[in-house]
Amino acid sequence: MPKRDDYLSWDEYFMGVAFLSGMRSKDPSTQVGACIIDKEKKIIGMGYNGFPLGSSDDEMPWGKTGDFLDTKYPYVVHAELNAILNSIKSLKESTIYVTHFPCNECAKAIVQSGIKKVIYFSDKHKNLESTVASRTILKNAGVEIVNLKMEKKKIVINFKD
Ligand SMILES: O=c1[nH]c(=O)n([C@H]2C[C@H](O)[C@@H](COP(=O)(O)O)O2)cc1CO
Ligand SMILES: [Zn+2]
Repeated sequence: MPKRDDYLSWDEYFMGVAFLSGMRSKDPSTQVGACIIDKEKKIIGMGYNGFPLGSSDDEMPWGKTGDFLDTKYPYVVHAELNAILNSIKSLKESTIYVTHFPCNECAKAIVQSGIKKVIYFSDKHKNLESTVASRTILKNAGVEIVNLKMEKKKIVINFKD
């Protein structure tokens, strides 16, 4: 019998894991997920955007507008940073899969931690100055940037069968 041919490619698998991680996010507007792998294609870090330890998802604000201190922005930990902080070993020469192109703050952490490749899915904030700065930071450090085009339109997990 021949092998299955509809199995997940490595890219679909790791980007799928990044998306699944993003599904843990409580952010009502944007759910970001990240998955870091080493050179042997082992997952060594995962994260999603959420408030820091001790900050309650129910008590802290998830809003985007109004007084800065009443929005999520000063408090939320970005998915990429969480994945880096959650990592179980050195990130030297590793690859990060991210559902959204990383911001400049995450780019700094990516570079300093030794990650050498960023594979992203969505670039919805590509015109923001922070995204332009992020690209500069990654390019200056020689980090490879890849926009993953998914051939599959969806990956289904069926708990019924
Ligand atoms: O690099 C990033 N990583 C990351 O996890 N985020 C998170 C922070 C916020 O919870 C959300 C962005 O919110 P919004 O799209 O509503 O402005 O995504 C945002 C960025 C910046 O694009
Ligand atoms: Zn960020």
